[in-house]
Amino acid sequence: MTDETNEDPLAELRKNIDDVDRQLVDLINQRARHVIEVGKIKQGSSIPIYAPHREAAVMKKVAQLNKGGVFPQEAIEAIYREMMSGSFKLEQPLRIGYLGPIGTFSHLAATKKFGACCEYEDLRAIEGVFEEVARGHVNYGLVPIENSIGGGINETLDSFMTYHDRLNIYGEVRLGIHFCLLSTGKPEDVKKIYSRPEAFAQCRNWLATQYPNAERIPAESTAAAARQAVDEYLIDPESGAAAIGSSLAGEIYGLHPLFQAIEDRQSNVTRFLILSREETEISKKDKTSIMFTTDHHPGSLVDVLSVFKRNQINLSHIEKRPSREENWDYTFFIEIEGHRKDVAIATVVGEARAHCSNLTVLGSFPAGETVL
Ligand SMILES: C=C(O[C@@H]1C=C(C(=O)O)C=C[C@H]1O)C(=O)O
Repeated sequence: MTDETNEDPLAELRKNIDDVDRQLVDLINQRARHVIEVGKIKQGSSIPIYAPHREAAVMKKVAQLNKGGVFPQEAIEAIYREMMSGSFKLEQPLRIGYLGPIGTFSHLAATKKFGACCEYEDLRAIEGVFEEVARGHVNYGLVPIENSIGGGINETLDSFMTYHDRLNIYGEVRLGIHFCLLSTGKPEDVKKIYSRPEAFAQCRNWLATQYPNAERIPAESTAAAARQAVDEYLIDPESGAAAIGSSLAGEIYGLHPLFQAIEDRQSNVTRFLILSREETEISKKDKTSIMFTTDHHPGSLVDVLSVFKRNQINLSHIEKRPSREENWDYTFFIEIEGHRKDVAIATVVGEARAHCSNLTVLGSFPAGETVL
């Protein structure tokens, strides 16, 4: 064969792809050189390295540019998330704290959001994430705030009562919780399955039809379950041990996903908050999170909420927790649409404060609707 490309259409197409890749890498580096200059301006200033308002604008712009293109929108988003991760490394490497151990869904959310170029620190407990962000040992921290099936995460809400004056809510991410059956063996060899009780509950129908006789053994976390299954396999390859956990846990502990997305309800989503000592700038679509306790008189909660209603400010979320100061005294957590630096929002928050014994703005951040 003398001229391979003329006679082989596959080779011709691959040559075209190689040409485009050369240009793409060159363009990515052109972008990176601008990012380095941005980093120089930020050095020695108080401008944060991670700028959620700018990131939201970039993401929106590229999604718009890709409309009418053939490339999947979610793949463009994923590429740009990694692009941002590379930008952080060029400006200043970032440390991200999360609720471990490695391989949990919190770890997965952190790595999907902040990408391959950040350092990640397992802080073992939700309050540990708050503490290390407050001390400045990590740049940002990620904590779960609510699950679409299980509801609010009390430990996170309670931690705000302790840490509200030392940090801010800086962003939010949503992660689709998809369970895999992880093992080192074959599907027909599975005899026992390790996982969190919640994971067993959320995969009940699937397990009942696929593995009605497999023993179900509770573990501390889905990551611990994966580790246990591997340990047993190393001691006894015939043990038939498997685990239900994230695909990341499988990668980390060396198990392969025998089955993916085995949950009964596919729309299982956990929302995480990003914590920081910095404050965000206004973006096109923000949310503001507020914590308050009301005065002790009938209708006091309604008085606070009606301030937002009167001013036509949408309330997207409400939770309550015992105030920890007096029995039957509650602290409320709400999210409203808008940014605290917007004068109209600041005025309305001031009006609401007049009806409260205590009101703290926990932070404003771009509303993140994407499910990672
Ligand atoms: C380059 C910047 O820094 C970061 C990287 C961004 C990017 O790569 O586009 C966008 C926002 C920031 O999180 C910036 O602030 O503009």
